[in-house]
Amino acid sequence: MTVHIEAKKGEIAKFVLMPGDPLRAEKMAKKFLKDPKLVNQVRNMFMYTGTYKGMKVTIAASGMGNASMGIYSYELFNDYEVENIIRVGTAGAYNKDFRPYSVFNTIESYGESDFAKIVTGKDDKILKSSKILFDAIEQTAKEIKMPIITGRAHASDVFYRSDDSLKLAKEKNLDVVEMETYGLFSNAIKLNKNAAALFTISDNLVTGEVTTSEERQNNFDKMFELALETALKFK
Ligand SMILES: O=P(O)(O)O[C@H]1O[C@H](CO)[C@@H](O)[C@H]1O
Ligand SMILES: O=c1cc[nH]c(=O)[nH]1
Repeated sequence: MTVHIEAKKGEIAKFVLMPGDPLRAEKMAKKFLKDPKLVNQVRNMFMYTGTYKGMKVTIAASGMGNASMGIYSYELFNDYEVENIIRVGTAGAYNKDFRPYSVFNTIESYGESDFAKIVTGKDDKILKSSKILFDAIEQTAKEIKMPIITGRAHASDVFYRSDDSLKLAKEKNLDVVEMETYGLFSNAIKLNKNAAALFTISDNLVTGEVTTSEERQNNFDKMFELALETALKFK
C-alpha cells in the first residue's frame, strides 16, 4: 500500500501496461486478461492484475499529465518492485503522414519542464525509451506482422496551448504529442527500471483529421495486443 495505491504487495505484476484513462484500463483488462482482479480504486485510478497467455500482467491507469504519471509510475517501480512499464496511450500527430489509428513506438520523449532535472538531477530535455523494451516491441511487431511507426514524442505539459506547436515540432524534430512519457522515462532512469511508450494516433494536427472518443475507445486493440505480446518476451 502506498499514498496513492491500495494494492497489497504481490498484487501488482512486474510487467505493467499504463493507459492514461482509468476506463480504458478497465475495459482492456476485461477484454485481454484472464481472471482480471481490481487491485486499486483509490481516486478511481483503476489497476487490474490478471494473466495473459499464462503471464501475470497489470493494466494500471496513469491519469493525465507528467505529474500524475510521475506519481503512479514512481510508486509502481519503487514500492511494488515493477520492472517494466509500457505506456499505452493516445497521441496527436505533428507528422502529416501519420494516419489515425496507426501505432507509434517512441524512440525519445521531449519534455519542456524541469521534471527530469528534479527527478534525476540531470537537465535532459530528451529522454530515450529503454532499449531493451523498445527493441522487444519492434521485434514483436515484426513477428506478428503489425506495421508500426516510430519517432520522437513531445510530452507537452499543456493541452490547450496558444503557441505555434507545429513550429516547435519542426524546431525540435517532434513527430507526435502526448502528455505523460517524459515523467515515466524520468522515473525509469532514476530507479534503473525499463519504460517504453506506445501510442495510437488519435488525430493529425496538420491535416485536421480527428477521431471521436467513442471511436478511440474501440480502436486500441492493436496497441494492447502489441504491448501484451511484447510482455511475453519478459516472462
Ligand atoms: O489517451 P491518454 O493515454 O490519456 O493520452 C493522451 O490523452 C490525454 C489528452 O486528451 C493525455 O493524457 C494524452 O497524453
Ligand atoms: O496530448 C494529446 C493527445 C492527443 N492529441 C493531442 O493533440 N494532444
